[in-house]
Amino acid sequence: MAETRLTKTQEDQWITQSQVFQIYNHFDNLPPAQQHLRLQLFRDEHIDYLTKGLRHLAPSFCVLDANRPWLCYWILHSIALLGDSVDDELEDRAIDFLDRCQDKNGGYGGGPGQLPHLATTYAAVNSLVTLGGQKSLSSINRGNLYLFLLRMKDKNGGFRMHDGGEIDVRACYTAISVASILNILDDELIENVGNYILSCQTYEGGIAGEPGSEAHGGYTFCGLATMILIKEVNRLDLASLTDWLVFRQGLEGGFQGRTNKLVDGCYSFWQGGASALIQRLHMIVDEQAFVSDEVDENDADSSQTSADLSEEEQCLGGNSPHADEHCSHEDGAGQRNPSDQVKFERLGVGSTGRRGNAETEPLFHCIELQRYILLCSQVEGGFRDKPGKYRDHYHTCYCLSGLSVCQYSWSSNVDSQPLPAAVFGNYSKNLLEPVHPVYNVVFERYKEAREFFMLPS
Ligand SMILES: CC(C)=CCC/C(C)=C/CC/C(C)=C/COP(=O)(O)OP(=O)(O)O
Ligand SMILES: [Zn+2]
Repeated sequence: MAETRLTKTQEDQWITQSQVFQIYNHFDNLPPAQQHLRLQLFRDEHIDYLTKGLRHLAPSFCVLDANRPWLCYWILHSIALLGDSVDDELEDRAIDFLDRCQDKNGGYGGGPGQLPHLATTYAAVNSLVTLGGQKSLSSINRGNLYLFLLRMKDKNGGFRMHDGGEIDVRACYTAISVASILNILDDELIENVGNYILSCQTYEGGIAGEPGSEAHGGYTFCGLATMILIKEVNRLDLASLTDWLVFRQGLEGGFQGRTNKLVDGCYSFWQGGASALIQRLHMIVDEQAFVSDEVDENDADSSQTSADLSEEEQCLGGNSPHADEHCSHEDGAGQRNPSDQVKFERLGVGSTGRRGNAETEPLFHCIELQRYILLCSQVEGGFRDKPGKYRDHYHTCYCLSGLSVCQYSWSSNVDSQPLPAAVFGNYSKNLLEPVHPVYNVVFERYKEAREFFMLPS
């Protein structure tokens, strides 16, 4: 009889599941008092690990590494999620360092004098938004940044990561996200981005990094958030996207990034955050299903889809070119009017935090994910991908971001306190700050930036 051999991935999956279930069994057999302790967020230890990480970069941030703005973002955002902040001196150093990464022609490089890059530009802008305040926010040269974004724009609609660099969904997201949060997003930047993202949605339902590649959680978050920001989200096949997303949560409670791969703590945000966005778009998914049923029945052409959507829904999701007819508020000089923004309040992330009609029920098992994050990813100071791996700042940032998404997933207002049942473990010790799920910055810091850059409220 032929021998059945496991592939390397199947073998690794088996090992991971054994380790995870051993942790869960061990936990289940602990006395309640110890369970209680084990379920806590090791808040002080995390702050210590994060602050030491930033201090290690300071005073001169002079290590030779193209990742430094990312390290700043992962660390500062994690500290903000934990409801804390760095001292004035460290804050000043971080702002000065990021300023030195700013290119004279716009955008941020990985270090002073390095080539400006969209990923480090996103990391630098989100770091400065997270720090907040006059000095930090006004250090961003928005005029030059806009010119940098235009230079990165390709004629196919997508963006290049850097001069002569690769075009992918990450580049689209980082460009559109910074343009949006800095209030410099216009029609020229948006043109054809939606077509590019659409060409990356795969037969599985998720979104790939580029056309023809495999659907992946990181790119799915980037593609979905981009489509929301450019008001074209209802052009995606949201039903199959939802289907793909929810099946990425493993028996372990954590998410995998793609089909048949291993769970990993960082997907708590990439997949969990994308699910939170979809949850607030539920109304559009229903509308799409309704419209496509009708289209099937009537054998009508696809233009009926946008025509059938109510004006409000087109404003929410956008559906170019019709979105412009119904919802655009150009001032005649081609400038977008402040009221031409996505109606975030309908996504559950409005400036007031009101959710409008969005559904309240999360699409995935939020408690199971919190259990994975707290018991399998959390170490005493920092978070890791999975048991057996080392902690790092990237996983710390995205495990905490995912944890926050889970805790607020049942809340009817983004900035209202979650119900105790939504927070796994010790409520007062574990509760994090809420994030704006489109940009992944703490909601309060987003609101401050929005006011500072005079976005509509
Ligand atoms: C904002 C921004 C820059 C977002 C980046 C999004 C992101 C995390 C993309 C993931 C890239 C990718 C294909 C990882 C696969 O790694 P792997 O093969 O090691 O992991 P896997 O087995 O889990 O797929
Ligand atoms: Zn990871």
